[in-house]
Amino acid sequence: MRILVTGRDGQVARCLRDLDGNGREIVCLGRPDLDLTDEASVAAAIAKVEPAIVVNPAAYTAVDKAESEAETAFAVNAQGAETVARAAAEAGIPIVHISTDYVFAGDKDGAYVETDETGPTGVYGASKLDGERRVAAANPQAVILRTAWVYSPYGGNFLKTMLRVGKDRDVLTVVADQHGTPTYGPDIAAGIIAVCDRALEEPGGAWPGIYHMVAEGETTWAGFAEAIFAASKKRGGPSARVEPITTSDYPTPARRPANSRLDSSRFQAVFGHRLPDWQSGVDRCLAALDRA
Ligand SMILES: NC(=O)C1=CN([C@@H]2O[C@H](COP(=O)(O)OP(=O)(O)OC[C@H]3O[C@@H](n4cnc5c(N)ncnc54)[C@H](OP(=O)(O)O)[C@@H]3O)[C@@H](O)[C@H]2O)C=CC1
Ligand SMILES: Cc1cn([C@H]2C[C@H](O)[C@@H](COP(=O)(O)OP(=O)(O)O[C@H]3O[C@@H](C)C(=O)[C@@H](O)[C@H]3O)O2)c(=O)[nH]c1=O
Repeated sequence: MRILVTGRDGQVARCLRDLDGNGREIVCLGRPDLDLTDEASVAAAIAKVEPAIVVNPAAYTAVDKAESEAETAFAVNAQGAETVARAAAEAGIPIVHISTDYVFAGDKDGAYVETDETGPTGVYGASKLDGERRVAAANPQAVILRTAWVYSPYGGNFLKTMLRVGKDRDVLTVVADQHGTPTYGPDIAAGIIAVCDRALEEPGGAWPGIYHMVAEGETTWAGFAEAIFAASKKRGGPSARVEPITTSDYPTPARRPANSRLDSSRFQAVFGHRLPDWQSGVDRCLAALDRA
């Protein structure tokens, strides 16, 4: 099974690349070989690699910067995602597209299910929502996986920011009124592979659609930070005290949803796969960083 992955050096792409082998060939391409904003490069990449399926984690992910760079965010996350989905459709192959909890407004009481109304609070979320719609319209064999709060040993993410800042400071202020689920990159990669396996085993099956796919459990950014420092302290790494604050104490250009908890039941039922709890990911990520 050959899988073409976009955005070669992104967190999720790198976690997928780690799963290359065992009868599975994972080809990750980034710019300039595959640029979402360049239709010809997308078509050429698919023609050259001849994949059985395409995974599209490439995206414009700078949440705050997107507020002042809406055109670029939409060019990549909306039009670019559509370009990949259409090129896959023209090659007769499925696409697994990665989306986000930030498509929701965050005013629901419980965890969001796939049929809940969307309502992004910022440009990034709006561009990803537009991308979801375009991908579904362009390719009848599309799976859209909404995940959240991604961290991994790779690239930039909240866990790595906490460890970096925690080296120099005894106390860190972190928002405690935004709720969600930190999800470890390698667990996302394993979930994506479960979807690829199913899509290729059962062409024409009832698997296309939107799914929520996050780790088990939930917390806040402050809770996530506390868990990071507790686990880091045990390993002799940086540790800071986390002082919980409110969103209004931490002004940012983009407004984030207060509740972006996602219910993964549908994903679990259809694909027979469940992601581990978010705390176990923190330990595994720190262990991986220690090994690096
Ligand atoms: N990070 C998170 O917390 C979350 C992410 N998601 C979604 O998951 C997916 C993966 O996220 P993550 O791995 O963290 O993302 P990263 O930001 O780590 O990686 C995104 C990659 O996309 C590439 N890219 C950007 N523009 C283009 C383009 N025009 N053509 C080709 N590649 C491009 C970037 O390349 P370059 O470095 O050159 O710009 C980068 O390598 C994304 O779709 C994101 O929206 C969902 C929920 C949470
Ligand atoms: C660094 C830092 C952040 N924060 C707050 C700001 C914000 O409300 C929250 C998260 O901050 P970040 O900017 O690191 O995370 P953010 O970029 O909002 O993360 C999002 O990225 C995109 C790509 C997604 O799709 C989302 O699922 C989500 O993971 O924590 C603090 O309170 N204290 C701090 O020291």
